[in-house]
Amino acid sequence: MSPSTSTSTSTSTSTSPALRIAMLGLGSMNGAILAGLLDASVTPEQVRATTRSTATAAERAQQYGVSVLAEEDDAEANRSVAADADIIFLGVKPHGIVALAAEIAAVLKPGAVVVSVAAAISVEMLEAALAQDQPVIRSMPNTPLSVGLGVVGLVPGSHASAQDTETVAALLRASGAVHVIEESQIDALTGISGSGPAYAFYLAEQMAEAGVKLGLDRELAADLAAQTIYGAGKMLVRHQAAGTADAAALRRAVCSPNGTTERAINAFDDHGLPAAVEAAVNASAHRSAEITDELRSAD
Ligand SMILES: NC(=O)C1=CN([C@@H]2O[C@H](COP(=O)(O)OP(=O)(O)OC[C@H]3O[C@@H](n4cnc5c(N)ncnc54)[C@H](OP(=O)(O)O)[C@@H]3O)[C@@H](O)[C@H]2O)C=CC1
Ligand SMILES: O=C(O)[C@@H]1CCC=N1
Repeated sequence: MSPSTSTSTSTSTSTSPALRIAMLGLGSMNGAILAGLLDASVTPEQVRATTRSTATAAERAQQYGVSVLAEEDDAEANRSVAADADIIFLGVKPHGIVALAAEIAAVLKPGAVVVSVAAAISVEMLEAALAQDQPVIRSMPNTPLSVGLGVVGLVPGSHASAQDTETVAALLRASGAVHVIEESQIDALTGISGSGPAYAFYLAEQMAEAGVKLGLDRELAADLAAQTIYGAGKMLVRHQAAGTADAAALRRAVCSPNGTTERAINAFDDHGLPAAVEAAVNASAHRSAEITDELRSAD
């Protein structure tokens, strides 16, 4: 880590103002991370970003108020943005991550920390593409980081110091929960929290659609579904953190004996919801492992 980041790593407010942050690729995920950082303690002046296309670069610069270069305009865009950064978030699709790491390898400051947000790209693959001893952290974030309610798993690579990991964790903690995990856990984490926001959105879609079929107008049904999922999530996090209730206890508290909710939960069980959820989480986790294998065998 550069001298500018070495004085304190315990909180985002004390460390982030001096950090220079590169976001290489600024789509859904890096965009969500950036939104969370900007809502917390990071200023637009600390951040430089890249995209592939000129049109997206202009759009993202307008959206986030940060400098965004397009690879389409400038073949050196990724290298020039990465060169003076302390932390570099690699946010392109998995099949482009190793090439992007290799592209910037020679220009990185020796202590700069490379954080990959990509599914399926192992620490080993990242380290092999970069200079020897370059600190690397493999992460699995999720898009609710954009509203300060995300979850991130961090897997420190073999050259990432405890201070490097804490610096990145402190930055991200301002927009969500951060868990430092073993690499063997990351596919399972992907199946729950990386892909998980889509499960909640899908549930909201289906609840609203069912409401429309019962005669509600679409806007009201969508609002009922969204607020219910939001409120239930907030309540669950609060009770779980306090140790006062878990998801099963909160569910039971809504179910009056022989009441409306008991019928609904029975319908979920009759239609195989537990098996469907298990299959979905497994499918996501297994797809992550499968992409790793595909990319390894393509080398
Ligand atoms: N979406 C999600 O919820 C999550 C995604 N991830 C991971 O995040 C990564 C990105 O996914 P996501 O954000 O969804 O993808 P997007 O397609 O939304 O974003 C990809 C971004 O990369 C840019 N890009 C592509 N090639 C280059 C290049 N050579 N140089 C610079 N920028 C480039 C694109 O620019 P342009 O638009 O101009 O093409 C775009 O801004 C993936 O590896 C994925 O596994 C991880 C957790 C959750
Ligand atoms: O769907 C994907 O592959 C990415 C990784 C986790 C969420 N989105």
